[in-house]
Amino acid sequence: MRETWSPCPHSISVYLRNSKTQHKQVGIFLAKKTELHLFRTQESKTNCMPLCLYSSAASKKKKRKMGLYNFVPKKKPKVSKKPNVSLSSSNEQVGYLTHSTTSTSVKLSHSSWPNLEHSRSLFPNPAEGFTYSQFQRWADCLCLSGLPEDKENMEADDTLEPPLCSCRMEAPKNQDVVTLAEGKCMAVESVDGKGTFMECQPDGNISHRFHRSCASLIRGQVYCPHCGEEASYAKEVTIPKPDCAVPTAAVPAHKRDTALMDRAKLDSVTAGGVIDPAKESLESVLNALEDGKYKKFKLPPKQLYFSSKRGELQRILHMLVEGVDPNLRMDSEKRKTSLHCAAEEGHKEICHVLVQAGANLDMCDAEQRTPLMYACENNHLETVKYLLKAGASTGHKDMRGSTCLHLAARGGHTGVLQYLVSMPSIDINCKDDGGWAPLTWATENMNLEQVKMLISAGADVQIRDKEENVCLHWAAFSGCDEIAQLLLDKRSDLHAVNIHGDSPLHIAVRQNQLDCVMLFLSRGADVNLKNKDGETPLDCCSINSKMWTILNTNKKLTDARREPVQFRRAVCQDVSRGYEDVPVPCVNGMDHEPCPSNFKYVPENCFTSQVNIDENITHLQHCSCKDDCASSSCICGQLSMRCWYDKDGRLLKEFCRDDPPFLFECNHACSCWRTCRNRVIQNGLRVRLQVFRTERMGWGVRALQDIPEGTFVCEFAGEIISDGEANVRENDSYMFNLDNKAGEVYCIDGQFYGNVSRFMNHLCEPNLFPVRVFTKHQDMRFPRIALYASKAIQAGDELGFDYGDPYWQIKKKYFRCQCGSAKCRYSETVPGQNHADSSVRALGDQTVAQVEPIQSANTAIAITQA
Ligand SMILES: C[S@@+](CC[C@H](N)C(=O)[O-])C[C@H]1O[C@@H](n2cnc3c(N)ncnc32)[C@H](O)[C@@H]1O
Repeated sequence: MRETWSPCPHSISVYLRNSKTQHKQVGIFLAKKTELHLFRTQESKTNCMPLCLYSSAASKKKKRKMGLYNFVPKKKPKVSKKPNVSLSSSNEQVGYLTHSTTSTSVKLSHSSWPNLEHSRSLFPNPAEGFTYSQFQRWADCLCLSGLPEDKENMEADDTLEPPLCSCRMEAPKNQDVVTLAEGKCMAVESVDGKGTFMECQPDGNISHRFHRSCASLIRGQVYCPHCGEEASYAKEVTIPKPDCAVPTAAVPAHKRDTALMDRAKLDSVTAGGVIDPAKESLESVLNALEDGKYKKFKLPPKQLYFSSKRGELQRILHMLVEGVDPNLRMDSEKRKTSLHCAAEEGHKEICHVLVQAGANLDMCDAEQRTPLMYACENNHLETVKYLLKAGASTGHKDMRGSTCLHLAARGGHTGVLQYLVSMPSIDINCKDDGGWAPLTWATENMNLEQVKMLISAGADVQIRDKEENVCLHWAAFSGCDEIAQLLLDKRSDLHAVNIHGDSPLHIAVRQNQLDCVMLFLSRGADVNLKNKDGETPLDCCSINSKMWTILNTNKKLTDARREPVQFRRAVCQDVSRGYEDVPVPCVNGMDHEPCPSNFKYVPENCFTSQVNIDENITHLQHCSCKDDCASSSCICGQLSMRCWYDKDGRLLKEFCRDDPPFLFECNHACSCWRTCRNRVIQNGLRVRLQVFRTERMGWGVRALQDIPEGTFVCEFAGEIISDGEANVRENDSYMFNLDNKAGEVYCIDGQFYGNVSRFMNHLCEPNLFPVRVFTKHQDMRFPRIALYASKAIQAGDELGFDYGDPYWQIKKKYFRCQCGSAKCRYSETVPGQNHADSSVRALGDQTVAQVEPIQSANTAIAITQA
């Protein structure tokens, strides 16, 4: 079979071996071919390129990886005679290399074989019509990816091999370069490498040059570091020494103009503090470029990737100047680009050069990872800083749903994590596909420092994974009582249960984490809590074990103390039945009342009768922001739909809370993106809330996390009904008036259809205030009612708003306010009415309804007017 090959840009040794082992070694290109044609296709009419060929027993000792600079342990060389190879050439321009034992023949075209002894001919000459892809094939097959190592046979061979270096295309500039190359000789056959070299001649036609000091020395014998041949008789050759860094060709004007190495750009970036690259090496190349000259290297485009891996800045610069695409993907490397690779290795300067050359900062590889993610995962803080300053996005998720933050937390890279959390755009509570937030990873990894940092940056301690575990479950699992203590101090729910009904105590007991168990018990963990299999924590350990004794003693003590109903019981995992992005659990530590089930949870307003809403898109006020409403080109402010949100989605301080204006969020008629800043309530519930049994007001809602002032907490959603319908409904306890100055009046009733807000009580010192907001339509009859934090709220605080004076003017005849505030305005009952027992029973809305059904609509809650 005839194959087309293009030459290797490096000095390539093709080893023909006479053992099974050695066959494998060259298997990459010999296995499938009985003949290896080392010439170009006839059709292309181009010349074949010469190779330096070795075969024979001498080669069989060369067991090495072929990757550049990749050495294998040295083995004793079996210094051989000349290869048992016959090279025949004829006028038909075909040569055969035949190995006597293997019968492997290599057919060589040599129409342009003329100068094997001269190493220049080993380099492709673009003038002869080589293309990069041809070039690249050799590089891929032989030089870059390397031949597989035959370990088994290596071990069988007890001979010593001289260390072999992998040749570089360019000759070294000076001794420094040799030193830099970790002692490996970089002198090769190329005549580009001038200076004083030793020259071995393993074959009459071939010579390798190497520095005298780089020769391999084994048991007093000198070997060529390139081919491993004995080199006692190597000749010294001296070739006039050029300055390799001095360019030899003029940079074409178009390349100079567009090249990344724009001096001014580099200087400005450096001066701007974005990066402090290895300026000297950059500048030497830049100077050369500015002088209008540069040295032409013809390297396969994929070399950009490998050079990025090895940090070969100069080579990269040259390649980019040559026009190599900085966004070239490596199919064999998970479709990574050079920028991925440089970021993974932490080569900040190379990242910079690639970015300047147009590398896409947010390009995703086959695993959907960006370069920034690799830098984070590999703990390259400086590279992370650079990429972020250069504009890399932090929001990407990989195939497992992990963000940069997850990767940093997962890897335990505290410095990177700290830097990331300081970024304003970071979503600290973002979950991966397992529902794990960065805090979950840090907890499971028992990284106290990271946990502290994440919590102080606003991480939600109550965040749940896919199995509904909170971080406390993971602290219990890993047995880190310090983290568990911290989480509890931050009001993590000790009785949170996962989908199996397991509390953190169940987990700690099962994992035999004694310290955590003691901590949980000291904080009042319920030893009687049963999971879905009916197991209490006591059932999760072996009877009479130390753990069992501790739990059993605790059980006896608490059982003796406890009032029958004085425990907090998780009565529902999520009252929203998954309709909200975050679950809304329901607990009852007061009585035996089960989770309310007399209503249907709806995350948004709904209708139960025909209502025509004006949803005409052409009637919508909209913005024409070119970019994002957070950008400087935002013109929302010029319209009545001015954006009132800050960059964190919180209401601006100047937003009037006493008499709030209508709020218009961006909509589908706007020109901005769906992700723009002026969209908050349309994104739904984001804050962790819990429905709980209050002491005196029936059910209530509390925050499970700290909530900063101005944060959107939740919408008052329910069934939109007309004023007429409201008047005939018996129970008015869940009604919110949508008073409308012009036209029909409607109200939202949460009694039959409602969301979490239907459980929110009146507080005389409210921490929420309602605002009328328009999103999808702007029909003034149907604003959405959004509840925002009127002050900073702490995790555990009950949430409530002011039902308004009109409400209490009516209701105070029937029950008094139980908000418990020192500033309560409605705690006085009307004389003559007996409401001593109003505490719990009065919350039964039937009571109110039975007393005064007709007045119900009048008492609907409304937005308090100033
Ligand atoms: C919107 S619901 C709130 C949820 C209600 N607590 C429940 O158990 O379903 C309004 C009702 O809660 C009770 N309520 C709310 N705030 C109250 C307060 N400050 N004092 C007494 N009762 C209150 C009243 O019965 C009122 O009609």
